[in-house]
Amino acid sequence: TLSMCGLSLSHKTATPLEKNPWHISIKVARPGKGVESCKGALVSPYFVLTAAHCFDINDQAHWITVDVGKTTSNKVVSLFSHPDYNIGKLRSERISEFYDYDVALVKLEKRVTFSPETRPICLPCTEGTTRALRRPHPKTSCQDHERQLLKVGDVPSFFVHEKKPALERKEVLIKNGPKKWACQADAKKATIYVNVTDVAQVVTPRFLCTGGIEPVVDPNTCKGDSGGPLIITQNRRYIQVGVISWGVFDVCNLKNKGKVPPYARDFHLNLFTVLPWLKEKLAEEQLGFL
Ligand SMILES: Cc1cc(Br)c(Nc2ncc[nH]2)c2c(Cl)c[nH]c12
Repeated sequence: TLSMCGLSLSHKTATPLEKNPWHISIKVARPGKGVESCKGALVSPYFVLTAAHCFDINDQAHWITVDVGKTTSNKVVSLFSHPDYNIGKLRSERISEFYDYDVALVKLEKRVTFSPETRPICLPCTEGTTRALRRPHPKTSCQDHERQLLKVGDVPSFFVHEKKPALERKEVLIKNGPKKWACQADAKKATIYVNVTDVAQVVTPRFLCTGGIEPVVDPNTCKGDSGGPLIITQNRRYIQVGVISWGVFDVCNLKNKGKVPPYARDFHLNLFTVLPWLKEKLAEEQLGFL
């Protein structure tokens, strides 16, 4: 039987990891170049879902450590970045960083044993999510998942910010209705995108957009949040719909010292746009892709 996904303990004395048991911390220690920190989500006993931009073409597997649950430095055996990810693709148009298809799967050397502080999150278009949504199987389709999870309008979601030893949930609204255009337009306020003429060049159909101050002030991401999951809660079950990819304003950069502008937006890779790749890479993980 497929183990249940997207479960967590929510009682007062539960630990941060028991509350967010899918939370993964990833470190890439490049000799002579320091350590890059990213986050990820456990999606099966062997795989962690994260952002492709956390890694570099020259990264060796043994430079990467993955903290799962209380055990640290799970060995990485392989790294699958999405084949269409190419950060330098728009170099010729003087756009130095391009985040389209910014998603990757990290395969662990040893399968992870689930426990109260180590559990997988639900992925769209899997049987686990059909169950979490309390919908009938096999009547429920992938399109039903998308219609129910990413409704047109402002969709409540959250990401998790690691502030050792705490894991803070940051509630944000996915602008998936009339506010979507204004959300995307603010991408041009990112320092590296100032000479972008058409925002569609960098905000491709792969992205969900959060942040800004309408209808409420959304918290924003830090660079270190890259790769973490954007999560929708349904019936106290947790379903990942996005991967934190890039943002306009790094709220953790001390140079910005806390004054967050209204145009601070964050962009997340929409998992519904990469399902064939997910299904192929996770084919042996018995997640029951629809
Ligand atoms: C999560 C995240 C990733 C990256 Br990469 C950032 N940097 C950036 N985005 C566009 C160009 N460079 C940011 C910022 Cl800024 C805030 N959150 C980020």
